[in-house]
Amino acid sequence: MTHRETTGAEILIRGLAKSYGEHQVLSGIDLTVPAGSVTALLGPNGSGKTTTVSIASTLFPADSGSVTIDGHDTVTDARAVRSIIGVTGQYVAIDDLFTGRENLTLMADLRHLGRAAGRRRADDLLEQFDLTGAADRAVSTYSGGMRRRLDLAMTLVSTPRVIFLDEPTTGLDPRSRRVLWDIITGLAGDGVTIFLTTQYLEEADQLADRIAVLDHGHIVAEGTAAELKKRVHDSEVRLTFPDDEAFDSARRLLPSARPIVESHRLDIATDDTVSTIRTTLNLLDAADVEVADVHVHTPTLDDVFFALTGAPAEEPVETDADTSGAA
Ligand SMILES: Nc1ncnc2c1ncn2[C@@H]1O[C@H](COP(=O)(O)OP(=O)(O)OP(=O)(O)O)[C@@H](O)[C@H]1O
Repeated sequence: MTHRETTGAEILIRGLAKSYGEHQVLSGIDLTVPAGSVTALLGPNGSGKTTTVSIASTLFPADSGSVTIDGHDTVTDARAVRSIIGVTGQYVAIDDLFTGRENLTLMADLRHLGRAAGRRRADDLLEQFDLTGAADRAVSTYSGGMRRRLDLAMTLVSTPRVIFLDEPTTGLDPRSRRVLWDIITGLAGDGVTIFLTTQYLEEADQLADRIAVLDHGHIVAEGTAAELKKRVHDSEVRLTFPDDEAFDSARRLLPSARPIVESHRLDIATDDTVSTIRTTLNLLDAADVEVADVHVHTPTLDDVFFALTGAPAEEPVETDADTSGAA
């Protein structure tokens, strides 16, 4: 992959509100996306993610509040903002009847790269995004994963300092998702600011330095994945016992553990799992209490979402069977 160093720009979102008729979609959002960071806006379907990205990328104005990128207001200084951002996720720029290469060179023309430089850039991007084999096929024959990659490549024909990725992998199979994750991680390494929306907890966890959780138009939590996980509970050492007798003895020896009676399990909250396992097993061993299984549970972002919103995050259905093996 060829990488180019970029100076990322900061995004400041202040008091952002937007309604459609009676329906308030955003209720005054504040969010700072540091320059050069990967920040994820995590939320279920309909929580307002696309609305936030659309306003921040100058597509339409908010009812109140503001977004500034590198100090430029997205309404009063939209032209300056557009010159430093790239937006992907809506395939707006892709023409299905053209090949991947033609789409890229058209974009290069649009960006005034010049004929030779434009072709070189297209070749580089096709290679970087593993599309060289499919470069001269009409985009209408591409799989979902290939289209997502081309979409992102189109954004990179110029050198944006901020990239918006609206649900970059929704509907993709796990393999295509991983390919895109690798690409996004590579871009982040180049210094560009990445603001992505996702409904996949795992995706936010994998990619983002910072995560903001959006629920019904409010940011309900913000921080690193580790910070958010800390807000739920400590890790737990979970001990399972083979029968009633062992379970009852263990409960007497470990009165502060949380019993899950139906599965003969005791959960012990701890911030030091190793020493908890050691001392607990020694204690049980000394009392001749048999243990069937020991398991460490670290809080997941799913736990965080549940703790913050009182509801599980909806997991989207896999829809795209990627046929990019032909690429
Ligand atoms: N142009 C519009 N007119 C009316 N309502 C709209 C419009 N655009 C979005 N909405 C509504 O606003 C809410 C938030 O939509 P938005 O697309 O921002 O959510 P999202 O978090 O991106 O969800 P998804 O993951 O489904 O795309 C939804 O209830 C949606 O139906």
